[in-house]
Amino acid sequence: MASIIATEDSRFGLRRQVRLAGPLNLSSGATLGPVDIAYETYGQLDADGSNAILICHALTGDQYVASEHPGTGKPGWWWRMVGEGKPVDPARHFIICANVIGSCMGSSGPASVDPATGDPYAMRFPVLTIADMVRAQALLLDHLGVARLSAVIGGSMGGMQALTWPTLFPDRVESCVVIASTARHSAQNIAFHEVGRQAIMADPQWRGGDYYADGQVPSAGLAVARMAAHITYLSEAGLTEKFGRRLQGRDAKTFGFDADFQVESYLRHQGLSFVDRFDANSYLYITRAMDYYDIAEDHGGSLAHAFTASKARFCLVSFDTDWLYPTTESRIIVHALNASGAQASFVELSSPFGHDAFLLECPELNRVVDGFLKGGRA
Ligand SMILES: CC(=O)SCCNC(=O)CCNC(=O)[C@H](O)C(C)(C)COP(=O)(O)OP(=O)(O)OC[C@H]1O[C@@H](n2cnc3c(N)ncnc32)[C@H](O)[C@@H]1OP(=O)(O)O
Ligand SMILES: N[C@@H](CCO)C(=O)O
Repeated sequence: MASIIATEDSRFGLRRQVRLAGPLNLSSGATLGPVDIAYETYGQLDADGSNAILICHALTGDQYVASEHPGTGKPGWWWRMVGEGKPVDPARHFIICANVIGSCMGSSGPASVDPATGDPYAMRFPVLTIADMVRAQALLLDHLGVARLSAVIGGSMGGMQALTWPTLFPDRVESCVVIASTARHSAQNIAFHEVGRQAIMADPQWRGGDYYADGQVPSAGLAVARMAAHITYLSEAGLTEKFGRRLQGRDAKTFGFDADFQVESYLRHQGLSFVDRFDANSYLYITRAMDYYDIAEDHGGSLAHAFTASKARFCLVSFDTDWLYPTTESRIIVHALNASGAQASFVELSSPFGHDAFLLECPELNRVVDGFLKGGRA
């Protein structure tokens, strides 16, 4: 049973939030119910239901893939890829993008009210996995009457969800685009996330996660977490080109600890602006889900095994300057897909921008995605 919590027509598309009764069975053995999912759609579902495309967002992303973010006023995070005349086009596709569970943009997460207590879940929210996020998306598709996905597409953590889709729902996915992603979190990936989590939990305002009542949020810890993480989304060459050792608004070093360097000022800005749009507990939960992610582990240690039931076509894209999920991780996926007999294409693109290149201007990426989708008539 589902109830619509909010539906709002806007010039940016349809903003919606639905409450699904659940319960959703989670990887941990716990259950979640009701399950709120905030999502946006663009375009119309064909009469034969053959043109649905699910876009999956990354760690701090949201459902506003091609619509203005209501909090920041910024354009949708993938406006370069999704929109009229773009590879994913509402004139041809029925496009769905949902906020992942665990997040803080309207889907169930630690800031949501626990129906059992009437208070925010905070750290009583169940620990999630990427598979749980995908299962929640499948509930949403059921609600929307979408039986099959012409394509599921995502970058970074979005790519993890996209890759998980055909492993959990092999009959529901025709094609899968995985960009700047991986099939499992490495020790280094986990290590960076742990730094961020510890920064949040060391903030006296965190208070075991129970900070919602007075609004005194652990801003300092969350900002530091974002600063550390943001470095991993960039490349050394990109940082050097953008900032080098240039000073910020001064002619000489201060011999103090102000943001003397432009790169320091930039990182502080990234940290502070992040706090305005994200919840610290959600950051803990989503990074944990990413750390637990290991598709092979869930399939007897064999990544190829995970895809044996799937008939999907796959497109893998990596970036040469991405050291967070480097090309070697995509190659591992491609080898597994080949071993499972899946149809898989792979390209490493050149970009100075590191991991976040998929969010920036990259005509080659658009060409690759466009060609792949059209190749399958999506
Ligand atoms: C993938 C998903 O699913 S969605 C989630 C993705 N979205 C995000 O990650 C949002 C935050 N991330 C970013 O902004 C990423 O850097 C990107 C890749 C998305 C955007 O990159 P770019 O367009 O190159 O922006 P850039 O990294 O230069 O940052 C620009 C910001 O830094 C600020 N800035 C630049 N230089 C400095 C400086 N020296 N001192 C202080 N601030 C600075 C700019 O004023 C601008 O601020 P604003 O965002 O508040 O307007
Ligand atoms: N910069 C993006 C991608 C990180 O993987 C985000 O914050 O979600």
